[in-house]
Amino acid sequence: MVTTTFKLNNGLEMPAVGLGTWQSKAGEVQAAVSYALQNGYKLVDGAYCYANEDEVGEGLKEAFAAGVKREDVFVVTKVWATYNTRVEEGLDKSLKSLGLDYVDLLLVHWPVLLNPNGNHDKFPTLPNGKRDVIFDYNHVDGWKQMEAVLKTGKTKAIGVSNYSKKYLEQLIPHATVVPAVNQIENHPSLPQQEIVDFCREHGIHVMAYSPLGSTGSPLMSAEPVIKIAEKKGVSPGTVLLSYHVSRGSTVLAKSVTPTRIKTNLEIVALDDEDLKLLNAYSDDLASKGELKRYVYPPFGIDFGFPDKS
Ligand SMILES: NC(=O)C1=CN([C@@H]2O[C@H](COP(=O)(O)OP(=O)(O)OC[C@H]3O[C@@H](n4cnc5c(N)ncnc54)[C@H](OP(=O)(O)O)[C@@H]3O)[C@@H](O)[C@H]2O)C=CC1
Ligand SMILES: O=C[C@H](O)[C@@H](O)[C@@H](O)[C@H](O)C(=O)O
Repeated sequence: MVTTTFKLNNGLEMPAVGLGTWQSKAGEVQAAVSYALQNGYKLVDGAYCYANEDEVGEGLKEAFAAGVKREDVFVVTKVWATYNTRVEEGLDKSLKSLGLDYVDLLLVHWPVLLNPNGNHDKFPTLPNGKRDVIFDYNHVDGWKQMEAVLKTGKTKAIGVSNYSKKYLEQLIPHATVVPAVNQIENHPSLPQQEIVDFCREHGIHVMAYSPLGSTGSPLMSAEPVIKIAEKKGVSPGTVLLSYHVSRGSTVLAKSVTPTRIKTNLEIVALDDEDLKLLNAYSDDLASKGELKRYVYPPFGIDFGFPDKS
């Protein structure tokens, strides 16, 4: 049987598959969240920065009204980079939008500080148009705020996102609470094995984002993915999502299309031969220097990812 939940380092159970909401438009995301939760999803991934949490909250409300129980849904949100020195304030804004009094997991969205007093709430810029980054910010200070917020009960767990091995190595010696999760871009074109292994060794659960290759799902047409899909009689998307569950990670897929939302919940067991094929594909891209990172916002900071240093 395919795993449906994973245990986090604080004992919480996290579902193996979740609905992503990045770039899900107002006018679409309420229905997507409500439909997903009424059709078997147990995890919704959002963020303050996505600027759609009011609607995600409406979707949650609709699902609860239809009989879905709050305690059966794992809600994730993230502190945006302008709030890394004001973590509780950032979380309070998300909770208000979501219509909740707690989330299940709060993540540091990116280990960077954007000017909290800049010219925009989310994306402050300098006169030259570049992001208004506070370069002398130490991300360990942000983590101390996360640890403080955990004590308020407004989140059941805390974790990070977009942390390289280097950043985790900087964080862990100073952490009283080891992050429960590291949410990273992950797929056969960017396996990030070094981070996945490091997280496993330290009891940090990996959540894989952009598993289909993000906007337009370009990885659906990757050759080994199609080959495995044909062999198993499943869709290429099922192969891409099952890859993570086989690796012991939770996977997030974004869709606002009901038929896709439903299909994306189908996870199959990949055997050694399937995984070998996908790993060989990753190794081949790595050897040619062709690993593909779809999400790398222009912060102008080296986050320590080997493919971007
Ligand atoms: N922590 C972070 O910094 C980040 C976190 N994330 C999280 O991970 C989630 C998933 O990643 P995301 O980048 O959105 O990309 P995904 O890899 O989930 O791909 C989403 C795209 O694939 C399409 N799609 C979804 N399912 C199918 C299907 N079965 N067949 C064909 N096309 C499909 C969607 O279209 P449509 O919606 O039109 O159906 C959309 O265009 C995000 O939504 C977010 O919650 C993502 C990026 C960064
Ligand atoms: O979660 C998704 C991504 O990280 C997204 O939040 C960022 O890419 C953001 O749009 C940015 O431009 O910095």
